[in-house]
Amino acid sequence: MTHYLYLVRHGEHLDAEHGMVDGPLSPRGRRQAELLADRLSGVPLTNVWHSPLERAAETARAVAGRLPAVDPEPTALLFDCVPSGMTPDTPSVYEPFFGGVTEAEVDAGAAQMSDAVAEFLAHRPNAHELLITHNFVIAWFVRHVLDAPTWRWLTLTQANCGLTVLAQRPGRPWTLVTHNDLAHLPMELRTGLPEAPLV
Ligand SMILES: O=C(O)[C@@H](CO)OP(=O)(O)O
Repeated sequence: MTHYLYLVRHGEHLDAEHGMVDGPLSPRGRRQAELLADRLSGVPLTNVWHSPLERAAETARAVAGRLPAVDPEPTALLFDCVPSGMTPDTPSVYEPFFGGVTEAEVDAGAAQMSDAVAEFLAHRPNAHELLITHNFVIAWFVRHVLDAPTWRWLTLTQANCGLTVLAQRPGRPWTLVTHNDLAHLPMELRTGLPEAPLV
């Protein structure tokens, strides 16, 4: 009766280095998606949801190409967003980040994530849902299930095609099963983290 959510940041995309908004996957990004699909081959996925942005949609298609039983569906709930603004207890080291973010963007992100949490954390017995989305969205889900202070999403970073798993048994709180698991990715494919991982 357990409900599982498999949260994945899209594969590396071609314009990632240049700060572009979106773009097709790089060759590394496609390989990351293939290895993710192989990693998930034993999971009885019931749904694959993805952000409408191309880097997430292409990752979903690459995964589905190796797991033909799944049919990816886009949802705006998983769009890239800034889920919260500065709060009184946010460490001041994060102030520069918020300098480039408008109040309207924060309001829209907060509303989206409120809806996303309500939708995806509603208990669905025996569901195994793969969510292919963005770094900040996954950070927000993890912060939420841990009941961590709002600003903590800023301290959670996920690699491209890293695997984060949440689970809920009926009548119990959500649990964090694993965070940013990279076991399926060789070192040269572990991208998207602030520091290159050493293990
Ligand atoms: O720019 C980033 O760091 C994140 C924010 O969520 O986006 P993406 O996962 O799409 O790279």
